[in-house]
Amino acid sequence: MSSQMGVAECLTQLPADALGKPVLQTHSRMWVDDIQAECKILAYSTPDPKVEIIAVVKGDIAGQEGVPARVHSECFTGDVLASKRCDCGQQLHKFMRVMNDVPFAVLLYVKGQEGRGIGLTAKIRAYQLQDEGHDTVDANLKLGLPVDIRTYGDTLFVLRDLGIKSVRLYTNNPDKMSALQSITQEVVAMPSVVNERNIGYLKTKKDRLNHRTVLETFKLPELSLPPSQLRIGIVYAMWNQYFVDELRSAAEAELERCRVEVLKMAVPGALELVSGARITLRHHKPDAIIVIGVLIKGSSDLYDRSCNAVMTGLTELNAIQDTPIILGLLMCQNEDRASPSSGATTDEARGAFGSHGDQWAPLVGWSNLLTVLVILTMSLLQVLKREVAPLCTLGVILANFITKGLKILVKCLDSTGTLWRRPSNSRRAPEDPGFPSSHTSIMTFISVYFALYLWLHLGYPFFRAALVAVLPSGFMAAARIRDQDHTLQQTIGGVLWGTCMGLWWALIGPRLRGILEWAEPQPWALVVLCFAVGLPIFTKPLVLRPRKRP
Ligand SMILES: Nc1nc2c(ncn2[C@@H]2O[C@H](COP(=O)(O)OP(=O)(O)OP(=O)(O)O)[C@@H](O)[C@H]2O)c(=O)[nH]1
Repeated sequence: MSSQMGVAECLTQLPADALGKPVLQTHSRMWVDDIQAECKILAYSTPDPKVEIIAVVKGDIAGQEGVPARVHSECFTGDVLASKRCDCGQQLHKFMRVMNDVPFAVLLYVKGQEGRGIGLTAKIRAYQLQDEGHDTVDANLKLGLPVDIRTYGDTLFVLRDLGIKSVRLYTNNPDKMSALQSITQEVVAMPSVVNERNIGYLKTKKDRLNHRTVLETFKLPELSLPPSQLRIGIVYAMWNQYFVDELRSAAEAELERCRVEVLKMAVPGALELVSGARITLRHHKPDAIIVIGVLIKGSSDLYDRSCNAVMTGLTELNAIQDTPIILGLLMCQNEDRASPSSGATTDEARGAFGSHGDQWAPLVGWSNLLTVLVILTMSLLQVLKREVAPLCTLGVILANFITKGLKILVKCLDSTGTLWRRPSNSRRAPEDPGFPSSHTSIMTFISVYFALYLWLHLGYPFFRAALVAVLPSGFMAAARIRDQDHTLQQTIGGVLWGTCMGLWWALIGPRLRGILEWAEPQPWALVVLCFAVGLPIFTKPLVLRPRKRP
C-alpha cells in the first residue's frame, strides 16, 4: 500500500452536504488484488460517529456518466468470514469482479451498517433466534430492534463529492434505489447464488423486505458453439505421472468422443499447473481449461501447503478472467487412495523403475533422447571397438549443444514464429523453439555418422549403409510429428541439420583422435540397432518414460 500524501495534508473539511451535515474526507491509493488495479481509497466520516463510508475508486470517475457503483453495508460475517448465511460476501466479490472488467467504477463500503444498522453483537443475537426458526425480520423485532435502520443520504453525498454525474447502481435493495434515484442512470440487479444456508435469508429479503432479489441456482451454462468448434486446453502435471496419465487419457478420450479440439501442455509438477494454465490461456485462448494433477501426501511435509498453493492459485486465476478453469485435481493421503479414483493400481504405479522411479522425474522431457542414446551406445559398443563409442557419444553431446544454439538463433531471427513455433497441441511450452527438431537432428547425426563409417571404412555396400542412416532418422521424424511435438518443416529441418552435423563429425571426429581402427561389426548387432532404436520410439508408450512415486 502506498500512501501518496500525508494524512494531515489530505484530511479536508468538505463543505456541508445537501442535508447540512459536515463530512470529513481522507484519501490514499492501494493495489487491490480482487479488482486487479491500483485504486484510490477515500474514507468519509459522517455525522453519525459509528458510520464511515469507504470509497474504493477505480479509474477516473469524475465527470463520468453511468459509473458502475455499489453501496455495500458492512457485514463482518459475510464479507470477512465468508459466511454462507447471507449473500453479502458473494455480492461484494461479484461487484469487485465487475470492477475488474471496467475502466472505472466505485464501491462504497459503509462501515457501521453491520446487521442493517443494529451492530454485530445484536446481529449475532439475532442469528440465535434465526436458528430457533425465526426469519431475519422477526429475529430483529423479537430483540426489540428495528428491521433496518440504514439511510443512504451520505452515500449520495459521497458520490456527488467524487464528481460522478450518474451511476449504474448494482443493487436489489429498493431503499438504496430510491435514496440514490437522483444520481442513478440505471439499476443493475445482482442475482444471488442460493445455498441451503442462505435460502431462508434470501426468501425473507424477497418476500418481506421487498428486495428484487433474483435467486440464481447453479446450472451448467449453455454451450455457445457446437462441440466441434470448441478448443479445450488440458494442462497436466508430470509428477505422479502414472496416475495423472490415467486421468488425462480419460479426459482426452471423452473430449475426442465429442470431437472437441484438445490442446495439451505438460508441466513438471502440480505447483506449475497455475502458470501452465495462464500460459495456455494467453497463447492459445481456449474456450476452457482442464487442469489435471495428483497430489499424494505420503511422507511429504509440504503436502498441505502444496494443495493450498495450487488451489489458491487456480481459484484466483478462475476469478480474474472469463475462461473457465476446471479443476481435475486429486489430493489423497496415499497411492492406494489415488489408484481407485484414477483407475490405476499400486503395483502398476511403481512402474518400470520400481522404487527408484522418482529419481527419473526430472528427466522426463529427455526420456526420448535418453532412450536413443542408451540403446545406441550399447549397440555401438557391440558393433565397434570400445574406444570408438565415446567419440560418437562426444559428438552427440556436441551436436546437441549446437542444435540448441541453432534453435535459439532461429527463434531470434524468425520473429513471426512461422518456423520455430511448435504445433498448438504440443506438450511443450509455447515459447520453447522447435526448429530444427533436436530429437530428429541427433538421431540423424548418429545414423549418418555411423552409416558413413560402415560405407567408407568398412566397405559396406552403399545402399545397406544408407538404410542404417535412413531408417532410424525416419522413425524419429515420424514419431515427433505423430506426438505433435514438431511440424513437418521442423522435422525436415532436423533431418537436414543432422545430416550436415553427421558429415561434419565423420570428417572432423577421427582427426581428433587420429585415424581409428574399426573392428568387424557383428551383423546381428546392426539389425538390433535399427529395430531397437526405431520401434520403441515409434510405438507408444515411450518405454523408458519414468513413472513417479511420491
Ligand atoms: N439483522 C440482520 N442483518 C443481516 C443478516 N445477514 C446479513 N445482514 C446484514 O444485511 C446487510 C446487507 O447489506 P448489503 O450487502 O448492502 O445488501 P442489501 O441491503 O441486501 O442490498 P443489495 O445487496 O444491494 O441488494 C448488511 O448490513 C449485513 O450485515 C441477518 O441475519 N440479520
